[in-house]
Amino acid sequence: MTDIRIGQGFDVHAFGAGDHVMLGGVRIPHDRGVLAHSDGDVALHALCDAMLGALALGDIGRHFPPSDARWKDADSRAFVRHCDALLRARGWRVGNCDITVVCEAPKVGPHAQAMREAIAADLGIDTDAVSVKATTSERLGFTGRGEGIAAQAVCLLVRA
Ligand SMILES: Nc1ccn([C@@H]2O[C@H](COP(=O)(O)O)[C@@H](O)[C@H]2O)c(=O)n1
Ligand SMILES: C[C@@]1(CO)OP(=O)(O)OP(=O)(O)OC[C@H]1O
Repeated sequence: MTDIRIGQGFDVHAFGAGDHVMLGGVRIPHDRGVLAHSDGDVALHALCDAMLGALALGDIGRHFPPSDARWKDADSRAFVRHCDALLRARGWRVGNCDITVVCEAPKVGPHAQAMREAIAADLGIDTDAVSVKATTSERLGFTGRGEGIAAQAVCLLVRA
């Protein structure tokens, strides 16, 4: 029997009008918001896709269609908890995960610990098993021009 599974996820949202961005379940004040159907939390969306991908359960848009009014302005932490429930119902849980946020601003570092704690709480795992990192793209590409935020995530599933 397989004892581990791996998944990866990636997400992008464009900046738009607003005064904050949601990242890893944390509200970060910023001079822009993001354009999205939900709260636009790229870090959590990438994590959800990694979790779903680990069990080949499709992607976030399949489980929470952008055409569904229920997900308008939704708190993406609910998506994480739902994905976690799907994994646990199949006998799995996240062993550890690692998320990288790519943007020139806002600075993620000061909020990384709060993000780790929120994600760990939603997954029911130790904070030590949740990594949140950030990088700029050295002013290159759409993130470098400040047009949007990207995030990628990997997770390892273990038997619950
Ligand atoms: N949005 C960001 C981007 C970067 N950081 C932190 O700065 C470090 C240096 O970034 P480089 O892109 O110049 O390598 C990076 O390692 C992060 O610690 C950040 O907090 N938020
Ligand atoms: C999260 C969902 C919810 O409808 O919409 P968005 O907030 O636009 O985010 P995206 O990363 O495009 O994922 C698709 C949807 O599942």
